[in-house]
Amino acid sequence: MRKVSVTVETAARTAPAAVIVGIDGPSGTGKSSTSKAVAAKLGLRYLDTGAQYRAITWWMLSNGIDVRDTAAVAEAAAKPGIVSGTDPSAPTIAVDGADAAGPIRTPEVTAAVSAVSAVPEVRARLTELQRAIAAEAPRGIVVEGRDIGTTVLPDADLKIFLTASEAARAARRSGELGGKSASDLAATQAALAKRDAADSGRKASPLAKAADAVEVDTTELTLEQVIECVVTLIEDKQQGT
Ligand SMILES: Nc1ncnc2c1ncn2[C@@H]1O[C@H](COP(=O)(O)OP(=O)(O)O)[C@@H](O)[C@H]1O
Ligand SMILES: Nc1ccn([C@@H]2O[C@H](COP(=O)(O)OP(=O)(O)O)[C@@H](O)[C@H]2O)c(=O)n1
Repeated sequence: MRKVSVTVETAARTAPAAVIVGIDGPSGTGKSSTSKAVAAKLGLRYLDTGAQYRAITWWMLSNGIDVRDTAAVAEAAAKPGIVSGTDPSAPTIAVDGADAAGPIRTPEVTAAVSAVSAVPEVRARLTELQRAIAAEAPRGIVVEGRDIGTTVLPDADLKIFLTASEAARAARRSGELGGKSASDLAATQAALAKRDAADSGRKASPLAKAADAVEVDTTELTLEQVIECVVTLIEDKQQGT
């Protein structure tokens, strides 16, 4: 009996505290790729908050809601059931029990998501969900988005703000979408700039760097270099250096 209680106390003393990391930045800076890889390396959970905004947007479009009608979007904000799987090697997103990973990446959803994510009722709902998921992560979590450091997790142990030139970001996104011509690249760059402007310009928790975030410009870095940099920043934090 006595031995058991000693073992439990020792485990409680030596178990590392959960680490909460927020990674924000505009589109194409490498948030998703970096966050997933870093979480997998360090045994943390991973949350893609953009996938949740896309999931609500997909539900609105599928249910005939005019995404420019702020009142209609606000009224429907609580209706869809959104469930995020936080394993970094196989993250999932489900809407009302159905896998939504494919449908949330269509150009229609990408074009509509900034309007839906600007509605305060949508943000309030998802912010609450994101905080609950972060609080439940046993060893900690890497949460990526636009307002993690400023609004969702203002007390995160580490905040990173990724940046990259617009040209680099557009080239990465265009490559991902299979764009080959100069006009494909120009169209991707224009869409990306429009979405960033909307996300940065909205009233409700806009895309912004938290005052205490570490900014990493990824323009000239490989993905591996960015991952290494973030892993080092987290390990330094955990060691208190
Ligand atoms: N540092 C980098 N150098 C080159 N390509 C990158 C880099 N970081 C990410 N990428 C690529 O750019 C694309 C967009 O990255 P992603 O992680 O989805 O960005 P975000 O989540 O910020 O929109 C992906 O194809 C990814 O592999
Ligand atoms: N924390 C977040 C995350 C995403 N979003 C919104 O969701 C959209 C899609 O996010 P995403 O991370 O999937 O974007 P990309 O990876 O396509 O750049 C963004 O353009 C924002 O409008 C947000 O408002 N707040």
